[in-house]
Amino acid sequence: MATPGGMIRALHRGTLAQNMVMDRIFSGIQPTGTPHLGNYLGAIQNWVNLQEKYNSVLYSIMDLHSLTMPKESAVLRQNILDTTAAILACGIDPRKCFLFRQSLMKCTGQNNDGNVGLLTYPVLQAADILLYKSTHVPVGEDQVLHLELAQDIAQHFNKKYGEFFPVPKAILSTTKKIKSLRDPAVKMSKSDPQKLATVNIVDSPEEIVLKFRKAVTDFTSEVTYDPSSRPGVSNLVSIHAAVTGLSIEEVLHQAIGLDTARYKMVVAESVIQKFTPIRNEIKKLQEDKTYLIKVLEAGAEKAKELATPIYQEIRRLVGFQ
Ligand SMILES: Nc1ncnc2c1ncn2[C@@H]1O[C@H](COP(=O)(O)OC(=O)[C@@H](N)Cc2c[nH]c3ccccc23)[C@@H](O)[C@H]1O
Repeated sequence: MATPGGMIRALHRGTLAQNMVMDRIFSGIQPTGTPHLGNYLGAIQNWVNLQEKYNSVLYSIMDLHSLTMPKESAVLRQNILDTTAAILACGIDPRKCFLFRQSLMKCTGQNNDGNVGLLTYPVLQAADILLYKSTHVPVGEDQVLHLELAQDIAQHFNKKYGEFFPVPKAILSTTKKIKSLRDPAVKMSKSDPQKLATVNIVDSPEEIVLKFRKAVTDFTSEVTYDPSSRPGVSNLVSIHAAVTGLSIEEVLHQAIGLDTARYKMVVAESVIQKFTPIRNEIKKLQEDKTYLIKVLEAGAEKAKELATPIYQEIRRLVGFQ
């Protein structure tokens, strides 16, 4: 039975508090400038909803992960601030979640230098998730395999050292994979060399119209939803439903009588409506660098407070201390 002294010691070590599994949301985004429509619909829109529903929510700007596609340091620095401005503008509220840079949490007070092992992509991602004992990870479909590694590592650790990590579960949005507008067989991606394939949150209304006008569909002019046989037009229907908050049936109903060419303009308009206030807010936030840096620093402090006792307990369980 726990004695009061033992209890206090346990609390001090964090054991009791950490063994109680509480729901904790964790997710992250690489700072590749401002996010695109896929990031927004696959992840960020969900993040905004989840910060309202959960008490412990952490979102991280994954600057270490972004080193897999190296950039000049000045570009990286700017991208970090732009990504921060963008996700704040999308509705992420630093009073409801911890928003911080990944690199501010790593190698601090831990006496270990960064190395290739640390940067090995999916392992680093698993470490990010587990370091906070996260229970839920809102991501797009392309991250599910990475998350499975985190689940395996958690289970392996628990088997060896006793139940410690919750096994983190993915939270997928209904639009878990937004496709390229130029090739609906592949996902929309920041690194797509085809400029018209990816809609960025800060694109002007003219650019958005152009990208949707050129979106690859097929030779049937009617608007229907069948992702396997009509991936191009179905991608437009998914986007339309997700940005308006309507169901697939409702947007299909609205599209009755429209051919795909006209429907593309309806979808473009709905995306413009969604992104215009966000774009304006991003511009405002980008002008206040000091604020952005302050938000990230405050978030890092709070994330560190959360992670430190967990990290110490991991070290103790493993036998490092
Ligand atoms: N076309 C698309 N359709 C739907 N969703 C999409 C699309 N493109 C991107 N996403 C989602 O956007 C989020 C951020 O993408 P990143 O590539 O920066 O995301 C990445 O590169 C991660 N490895 C960052 C990361 C590092 N550590 C983590 C720990 C937990 C969660 C995430 C992370 C992701 O949720 C991604 O699934």
